[in-house]
Parts: sequence; structure tokens; C-alpha cells
Amino acid sequence: MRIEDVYIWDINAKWLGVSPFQLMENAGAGVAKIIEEKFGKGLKIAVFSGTGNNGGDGFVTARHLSFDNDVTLFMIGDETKIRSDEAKHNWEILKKLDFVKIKVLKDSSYIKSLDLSGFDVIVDALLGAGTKGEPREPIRSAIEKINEYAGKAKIVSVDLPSGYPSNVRVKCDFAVTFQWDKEEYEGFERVIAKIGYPKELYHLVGPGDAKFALKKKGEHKGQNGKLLVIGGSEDYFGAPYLAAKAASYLVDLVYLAMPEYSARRINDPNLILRPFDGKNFRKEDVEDILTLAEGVDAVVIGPGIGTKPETKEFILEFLRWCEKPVVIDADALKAVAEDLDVLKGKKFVLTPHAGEFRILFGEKPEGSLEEKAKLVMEKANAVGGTILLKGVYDITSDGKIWKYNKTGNRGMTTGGTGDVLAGIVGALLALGNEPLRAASVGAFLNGIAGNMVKDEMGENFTALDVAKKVPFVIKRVLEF
Ligand SMILES: NC(=O)C1=CN([C@@H]2O[C@H](COP(=O)(O)OP(=O)(O)OC[C@H]3O[C@@H](n4cnc5c(N)ncnc54)[C@H](O)[C@@H]3O)[C@@H](O)[C@H]2O)[C@@H](O)CC1
Ligand SMILES: [K+]
Repeated sequence: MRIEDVYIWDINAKWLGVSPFQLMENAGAGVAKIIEEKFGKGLKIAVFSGTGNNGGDGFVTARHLSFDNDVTLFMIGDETKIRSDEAKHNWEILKKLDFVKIKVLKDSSYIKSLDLSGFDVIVDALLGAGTKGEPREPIRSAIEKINEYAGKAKIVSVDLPSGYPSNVRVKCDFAVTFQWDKEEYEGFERVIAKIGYPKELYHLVGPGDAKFALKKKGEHKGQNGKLLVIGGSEDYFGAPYLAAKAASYLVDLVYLAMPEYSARRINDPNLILRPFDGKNFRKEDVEDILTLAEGVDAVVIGPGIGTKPETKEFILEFLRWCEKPVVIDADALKAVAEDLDVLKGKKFVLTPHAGEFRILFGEKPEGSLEEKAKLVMEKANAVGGTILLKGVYDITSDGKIWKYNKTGNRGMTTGGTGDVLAGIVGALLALGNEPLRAASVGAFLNGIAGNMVKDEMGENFTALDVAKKVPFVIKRVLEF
């Protein structure tokens, strides 16, 4: 569990409808329950709250504890600075209660003169995960005041010892951290309270993951990724075009390498067309393609590329030498199935549907979501890369963890949505994302695009409609 995950999971929880009010209520209730379990009831308890959501947890803790204890709440700072709706809401409740004593303290010198003797328990809800730098006044004086009672009263910190990670911090007996202990936290005792995050958050990809993946966009001007799409054959020209089109909304440059025969039919000024002689890719093209690949951040190979023996040779030879992260899609999967060893040491995403999965690994994913995920994870581990198994629920694994996606709809069985997906995944790789995130977020965005199209057009749409929705999906996700 990393702090990055907390950010992602909070957004995903909100998306699932778990509101910040619910989380705060559970957080405060959890702290109160642990205190009563450890120290009993009928106690004299001081709760110190700040103006952030850590303080908000403190308001809820105070309310829960006040039922069976004598509670005083010390509000440290200006109550008009209480920021979030949920913290404000709980502060307003607290002010209406007659059995909780409230003292609002803004003045450091007054805080320094406080006498806390007689309190059995001090709850520290001054600062939590939103702390920036060393604690400032009047919080600092409150931290120092609480520390005068270390060893005399029980000190319980909410989420983190206030002031952490600086050294000016509350010396707590323990902190109650919420549901997922963070690897980064160290140097204090921790007790974990569950606050109602559903288990789905471990696995379900959502707007939090997407926001994080897209964060890479725009950080450095001119560095928003270059992608090479390799595809097309005498039989197909639309598939590589769809992949390139979808990707072009996400990265700065998309090169589209196609056999000349099919490239003739592409006319899109947003793509950089690189035609290769003939009707199908052949081994002779590998050197030139590798030169092109040198200039990009990621590659997509496969859409519409066909299954001619010379093309299979081309694909395997290219992959053997390619050093860029690569999405291997459609017919390229069939080529790879003949020699999985070319994948050794590469950074890649395979994007099979169930049938292609069986061609690759000789087994069909069946059974429950978890059973399928286990198989995908096992195979991803075996090939040393990331697999995105497409289906009603898309399952992604890098061999260590798995994610699933359930955006999308029946209309997306139309031809070409897989090509759009490959393009989006390639673009996310080109933006610098790890394959697992690129693949899982790609599936998520592709599904949302399909859902937006369905809202407008019903279930009869084309893959190009989906590709064209990509910029709107990005906008929506970033606003979430
Ligand atoms: N989903 C979530 O994010 C949940 C968060 N919860 C609580 O929310 C906390 C995080 O809340 P916030 O993001 O509001 O942050 P905090 O409550 O940790 O602190 C932010 C407040 O402290 C001030 N501040 C920051 N650094 C300071 C410094 N060095 N000296 C003095 N004042 C400083 C800020 O101006 C702001 O008013 C968590 O620690 C946890 O207790 C819980 O309610 C459970 C759910
Ligand atoms: K705290």
C-alpha cells in the first residue's frame, strides 16, 4: 500500500458512491471503538482537532466517545477555516451537543498554559495526511502541550502522529490508521480501522487510476509521447488507422507504418504515414521499422497486419530486436504464439480476447472472475509481461497483481473497438506508464468512450465513433 494508491482509491471509492461523509463517519467511529476496547468507558477524554479532515475525524470521534465518556473537544485554529463539507457538517453537529464541551483555541500562549491533568486519554486529530512541512502555530504549541502528557495520559493519534513526518510530532501510544496501512509509515505503533472501502478497490480500475495515468500528460512540453503503430495488410487498412487515431488524442506524435497498398487509403493529417513497399509486411522491412521504432516511446503492432507467413516472420524478427515497450495485438498475437521466447526480457502488453488467449497459452479462461484472473496472472508471470484479457470484464495482470474493468457495453462487439483499445494502451505506454497501468486504464477509457457513444447513439455505432470520443473521455476523467 503506497500513498499513490490512497489517492487512486479515494477517487475510485467516490466513483463507486462511497462518499467522504461515510468514510469520515467510519474513521471517527473506528477510532472511538478502538479507544473503548483498549481503555474502557467512563473516561475523561480530550480530543484535539485541527481544521482539516483529520480534525473532522476528531469531531466524529468526539461524538461517538461522548455517549459513554466525558469528552472535551479542543478546536485548535479558526473554525471558519474548516475546509471540507464533511468536516464542517460534523463540526456543526458537535456545536449543537450539550454533552461535549468545546473550547476553540487560536492563541498559542493560551494553549501553552493549558492544564490537561485529569484527562485519561488524549486524542490527537490535529494534522494527518495533508500535512505540509513542520507544524506551524498554533498547531505546534498544541503538539508540544500534548507531548507534556506523554506517559501520563494515553495518547491516541488519528491516522498519523500530528506533525509526522517532521520530528515535531505527537508522541503517541499508537495511531489508528485507516484500512490500508501505508508502507511508507514508520516510527510509530499502528492499529488499523476499516472504514468501508470495498475490496473491489484492490482490483477494479477506475477514474483514480486513469487520472494518475494521464497525470504524465503535459508535465513537460513536447514530451507527451511518440507512438509507432505497425499494422495493415492487403486485406485490412481500417484497423491500424483506428489504433493510430485513438492514440493521436493522447500523445504528441503518431507514426503509422503500413504496407503501401493499404496506406494509400489513409488520408488523415493528424497521423504521420510511413508506407512500406508491397501489400504485406515482410522480413525485409524489419530494419527500416526498427529505425522508426528508435525514434518513438512505444509501439503497437498487429492491427490488421494479417497472417501471411512472411508477415509472421516480420513480426517475430521485429519483436526480437525491438527495445521499446510494445503492445502486441490481433494477428501479431498469433505470430507470437508460435514463439513466445521472443518476449523474453521485453516490456510488453498482450491484448488477447479469450480465443486468442487459448491460441497463446493452450487454455481458455473460464469460471469466475477470480478464477480467470488467476489464470491470466499465472500466464503473465510465465511470459514475464502484462496480459490484458478482453471480455465483458477485461482482466489485466503483470504476473504479480490483477485488475479488472467493467466499463463498456454490448455495442462494443462491433469490429475495430479492439484496435482502438490497442491504440489507447500504446499511447499510455508512450506517456511513460508501466504496462499494467497502461493496459488496465486503456481498457477503462475505451469502455467509457463506448458508453458515451452509446448514450448518444444507442448500441449501433462504429469503432471510429469510439475513437473520436477519446478526448471527451479524458476531459471527463480529469474533471472527476
Ligand atoms: N478518504 C480520505 O482521504 C479520508 C481521509 N480521512 C482523514 O483526512 C485526513 C487528511 O485530511 P486533509 O487532507 O484535510 O489534511 P489534514 O487534516 O492532515 O491537514 C490539512 C490542514 O492542515 C493545515 N496544514 C497543513 N500543513 C500544516 C502545517 N505544517 N502546520 C499547520 N497546519 C498545516 C492545512 O492548511 C489544512 O487546513 C487523513 O489524515 C484522515 O485523518 C478520513 O476522514 C478517512 C478518509
Ligand atoms: K493526527
